[in-house]
Amino acid sequence: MTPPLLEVDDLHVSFATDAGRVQAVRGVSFALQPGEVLAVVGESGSGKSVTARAILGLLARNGRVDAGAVRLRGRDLTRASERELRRVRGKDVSMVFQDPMTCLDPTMPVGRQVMEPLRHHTRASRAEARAAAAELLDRVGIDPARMRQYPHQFSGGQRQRIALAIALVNSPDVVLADEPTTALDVSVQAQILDLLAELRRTTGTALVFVTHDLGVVASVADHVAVMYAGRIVELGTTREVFYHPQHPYTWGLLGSLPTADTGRLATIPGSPPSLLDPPPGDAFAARNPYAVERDHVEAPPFFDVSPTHRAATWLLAPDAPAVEPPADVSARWDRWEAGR
Ligand SMILES: Nc1ncnc2c1ncn2[C@@H]1O[C@H](COP(=O)(O)OP(=O)(O)OP(=O)(O)O)[C@@H](O)[C@H]1O
Repeated sequence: MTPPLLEVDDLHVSFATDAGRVQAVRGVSFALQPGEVLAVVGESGSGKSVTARAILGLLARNGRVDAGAVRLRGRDLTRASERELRRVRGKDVSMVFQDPMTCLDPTMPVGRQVMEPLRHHTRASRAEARAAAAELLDRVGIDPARMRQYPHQFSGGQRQRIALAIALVNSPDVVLADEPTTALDVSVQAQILDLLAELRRTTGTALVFVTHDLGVVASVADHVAVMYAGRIVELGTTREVFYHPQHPYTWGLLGSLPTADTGRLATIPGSPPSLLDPPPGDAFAARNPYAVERDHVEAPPFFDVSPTHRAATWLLAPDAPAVEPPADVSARWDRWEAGR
């Protein structure tokens, strides 16, 4: 069997702080095939960004990968030297951040910024790079006639498009997009999401899309990984996670989507545990009205719901008590059953 394009295998990441070691990512695993879009969702602090950054070796200085592997076509990037990683970044795997200014240089015309990674990673001549940059800018909806302008002359949405052009210029196999639409207003968000969907269709680039907003996921992702307190608690196709969710945390997240009829936004009461000393069981247990006793003491393994769907909750154990999920989740399950 050919290995997946990208495979994150039991990744553990921690940060040294004055208060102790923050265990930000605690055994995350997922795999990505060419052209696939995986959305990683979860509340603030659940470890989404750290997972994405760890893939490219972009952790803050106080962070380290404690265990696990990140394999790109079978090659472990956690063992790669900084020099090797620099070759991978922006070529095989590139990253787009919430704030496009993280990757834009305010003092350089945008056209040159799109040309630069091409010149750095390939033998393209100046003229070739300029032509490629113009074409790409055009594709992301930026008038190539504006190539000589500077980032401040563009709106936030336009800057994010330029950042995307930079990320895509070397036709990477994987783009890691960390909340790329969060800072944008809703209509611009929709445009960027459409653009990502189109680029994925036309280029076959795989995408890891990090977001705390489940609402934007359905339109872009094939698969969804739900993270809580440094772990994936549920992973499935987008349909499975939206219509047949199994982990009470996913139920809570779905419950916090504004519903079409009420527009009301529920939030999950309580707050996540400290990652300095994470609880021994399911980290969500303390906030989980459906928790069984075992959830408080022993970390649940993944239980398979289907070949593409798994969730880590003792509610799925063969001897678990039958639980009636909240009404909105039951309604989702009914739609799932009806659609099968
Ligand atoms: N440099 C650092 N030093 C110490 N702790 C850190 C550092 N970077 C991240 N963390 C911690 O790691 C945990 C995971 O953070 P991460 O940024 O991945 O969360 P997130 O799910 O992406 O949240 P958000 O949606 O707010 O970006 C958090 O508890 C965070 O405080």
